[in-house]
Amino acid sequence: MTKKDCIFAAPRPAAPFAFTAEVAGVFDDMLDRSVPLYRESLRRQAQLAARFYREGTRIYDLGCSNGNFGLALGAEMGARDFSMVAVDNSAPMLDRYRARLAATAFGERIVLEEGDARQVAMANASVVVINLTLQFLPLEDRDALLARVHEALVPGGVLLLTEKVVDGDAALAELEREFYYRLKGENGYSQMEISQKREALENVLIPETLAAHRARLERAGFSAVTVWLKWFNFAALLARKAD
Ligand SMILES: C[S@@+](CC[C@H](N)C(=O)[O-])C[C@H]1O[C@@H](n2cnc3c(N)ncnc32)[C@H](O)[C@@H]1O
Ligand SMILES: O=C(O)C(=O)C[C@]1(C(=O)O)C=C[C@@H](O)C=C1
Repeated sequence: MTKKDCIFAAPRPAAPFAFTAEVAGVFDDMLDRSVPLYRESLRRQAQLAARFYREGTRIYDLGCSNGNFGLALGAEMGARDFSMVAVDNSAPMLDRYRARLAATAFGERIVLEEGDARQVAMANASVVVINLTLQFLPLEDRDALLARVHEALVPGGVLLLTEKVVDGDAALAELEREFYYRLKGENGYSQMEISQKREALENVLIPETLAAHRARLERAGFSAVTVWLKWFNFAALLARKAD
């Protein structure tokens, strides 16, 4: 049974949002109610990862949290062998991932690494997943990470990048925010929860425009980029390294 996210339901002292044990304890409910099409996105990313995975290579999941992508991938891969490195700098998240993995038949295929995605060593990758994580890294660190991702990918390998985004047009950005907060309200969050979460995420979650993401992917060396899913201010991209 997933514990309900009530973290911001009562007035609390302003503090930067962090992936603490408290957040890890309600994470699935938080994402199911805060990220549009979260489960659809995970399911299709697992299918895409299975489609592009090459035997003898690795998959990297940067900012893996409690393993929702890893478990979806394991189910999708079935009896197929694979090797994945799942990285996160939140110990409480990895504790949960480890416990969930122990109950699966593919636990040996996923190595959990507690560390900073900006420093993780990567090589011989056919798939790299960065699902709602780049947005939490300082802007000045994002180019270097994506350049290392491109370098680590084998020819034809793919990066699956999902981000909260902001429209370059101020009026459209406002419209997207309006619909996003409408979604949160429909999912049971109060105006207090919505506004306290927004304040906590200020300068912690730094969204960019799709144009900025595309330009960075091009600088990193990716020539083929598609937006395969978009919902107002959330977008999922697939970037493929040339053969
Ligand atoms: C919104 S969650 C990602 C959701 C997750 N990828 C999924 O598919 O459900 C962001 C995650 O990134 C992690 N994170 C943030 N900054 C990080 C960093 N510098 N290095 C590694 N993990 C980081 C957080 O601990 C958190 O688990
Ligand atoms: O932007 C918000 O209000 C969100 O709750 C989004 C978001 C995210 O995109 O990662 C922020 C923090 C949590 O990880 C859950 C969802």
